[in-house]
Amino acid sequence: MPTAVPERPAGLSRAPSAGAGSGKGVALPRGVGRTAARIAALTACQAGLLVGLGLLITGPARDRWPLTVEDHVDEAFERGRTGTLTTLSFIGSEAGNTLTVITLTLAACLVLVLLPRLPMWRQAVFLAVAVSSQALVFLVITLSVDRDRPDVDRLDASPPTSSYTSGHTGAATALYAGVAVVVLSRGRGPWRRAVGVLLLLIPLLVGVARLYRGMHHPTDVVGGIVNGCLSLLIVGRALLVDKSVTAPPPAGSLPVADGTRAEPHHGTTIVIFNPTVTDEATRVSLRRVLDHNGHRAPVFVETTRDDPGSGQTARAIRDGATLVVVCGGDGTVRTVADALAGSGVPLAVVPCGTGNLLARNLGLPLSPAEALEAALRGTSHPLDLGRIEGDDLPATHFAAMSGAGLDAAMIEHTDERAKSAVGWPAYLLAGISTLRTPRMGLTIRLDGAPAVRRTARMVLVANVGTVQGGLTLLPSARPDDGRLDLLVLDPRGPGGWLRAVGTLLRGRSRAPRATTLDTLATRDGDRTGVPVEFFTFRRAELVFDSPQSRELDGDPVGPGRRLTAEVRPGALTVLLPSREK
Ligand SMILES: Nc1ncnc2c1ncn2[C@@H]1O[C@H](COP(=O)(O)OP(=O)(O)OP(=O)(O)O)[C@@H](O)[C@H]1O
Repeated sequence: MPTAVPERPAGLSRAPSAGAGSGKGVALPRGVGRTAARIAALTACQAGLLVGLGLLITGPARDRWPLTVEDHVDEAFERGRTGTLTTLSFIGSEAGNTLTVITLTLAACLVLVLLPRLPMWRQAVFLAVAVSSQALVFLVITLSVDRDRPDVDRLDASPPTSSYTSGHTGAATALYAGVAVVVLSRGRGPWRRAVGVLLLLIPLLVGVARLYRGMHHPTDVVGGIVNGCLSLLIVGRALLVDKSVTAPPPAGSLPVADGTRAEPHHGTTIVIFNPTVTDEATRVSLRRVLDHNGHRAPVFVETTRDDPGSGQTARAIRDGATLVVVCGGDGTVRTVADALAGSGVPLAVVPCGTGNLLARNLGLPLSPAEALEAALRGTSHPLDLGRIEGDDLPATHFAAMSGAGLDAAMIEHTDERAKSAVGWPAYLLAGISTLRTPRMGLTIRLDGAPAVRRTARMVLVANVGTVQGGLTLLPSARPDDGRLDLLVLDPRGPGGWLRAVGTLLRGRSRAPRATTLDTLATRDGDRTGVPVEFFTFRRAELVFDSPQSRELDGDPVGPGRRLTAEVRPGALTVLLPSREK
């Protein structure tokens, strides 16, 4: 079908603007700096978590089980000592000694980089950074937590560091489990599983050796293992898994599936991009993907601070766009989706923002060029949108999640420069400072049911359920089920938080059922002490006792006392990767 859009419509620019990308002077390139900043931010959270656990162990939880029986474990090891076991424990302990770990890490990195058939720079950097980061966290812990060594005869000289955590075990976990990760992910032969398992056993043996030698309590060893594992997870995700944080691919390396050019696309493709999060290199790579897929003359349009997407989209629809591509974060996707709602014009989502929740939930690749390639080679699907309004909040749509309380306060407090520098961990850092957001009282009315009362630290109305790190907050949320979901989070005290985290970590398969209209009445007894509740509905009215921070798809919208959300089934047509690919 010939295009109805003029060659160069008013307000639409064909060439990327000179100012594009300069919206935020502080934005770092999506390369090494951003990856390093992300690792640093998550490592700071790791240190905070482990110090918190240490303070808990040496403070309020000191007289609680299982800490009260820890000494028995050390005493049992002391009673069971023999000459041979002592020699073996010495070898085990030496495997996690600082000098051994430094020497072996250097050797492993040299092997990975120098062996002619191997060169694996990424893996070498992964290993070196993981081992260093766990050492750094260990240092922070030992400076912040003061725990005495076990009261048994100790077989090694006691270093001046705190008993919590076991440095030997942490270092051994980062090194040997790190090498196991490399072997299991990159090794080829039948030996790789056996070698991987043997390597994974070493940190456990180091931990047991430290217990045997009377140097640590069991929780110190567990802390060491957790420290090493978290370093591997953070550094591994940033360097080995999450390719979205690396620099844009060089020309010629774009993911054009079979190298052949697709048939020309008939119609007009409008690319609406947020210049503060979509840099020039990304736009060039997107242009190339579009060209390869037959979209010969895409029109690139910038969002602005005053019009972050809906005006440009409305104009594109009026001008006869046959495909809208949105490049930005959830905020930009939301404003574009709001204008597209009910139009039937298909949307390709290109994640260029910080959270990119919708893209993550739709299973799109997180690299912009790969996401566009997958969408263009995929098929269109009708997805639901949430229509939402409130006091001082005119009716609009959201595509992923909206809410009030803790999560909205976190978004309000997230520093824009931190978002540019470290990506989504910036939300985590802000989240720590908002954990003490006061509990709210609210009235919830779902569909036609009678209103129910709740207290909560946070309420989330969601079209999709998964957030960063693969954590599923709303297990029954589906973007195409014609319903929305509600999460009410109300943990009380450390125990309540632990239960809440436990419930949320259970994931989709073992999560409690969401309350529906039918079960609402039977469940509405005294809900005090229930840390997490799930509801599913078509229309919800939430009225807060006092004004609450509110957010729509990750953008703060100012405090208010009311939110009314309604599902609009199938209102947005989205190009999604084909299943078989
Ligand atoms: N040209 C522009 N100049 C300044 N700000 C802009 C411009 N265009 C859009 N914005 C603003 O940028 C903000 C963030 O946009 P976006 O949602 O695309 O990225 P993000 O916040 O990093 O992503 P996410 O929501 O996924 O974390 C929005 O508040 C929007 O109003």
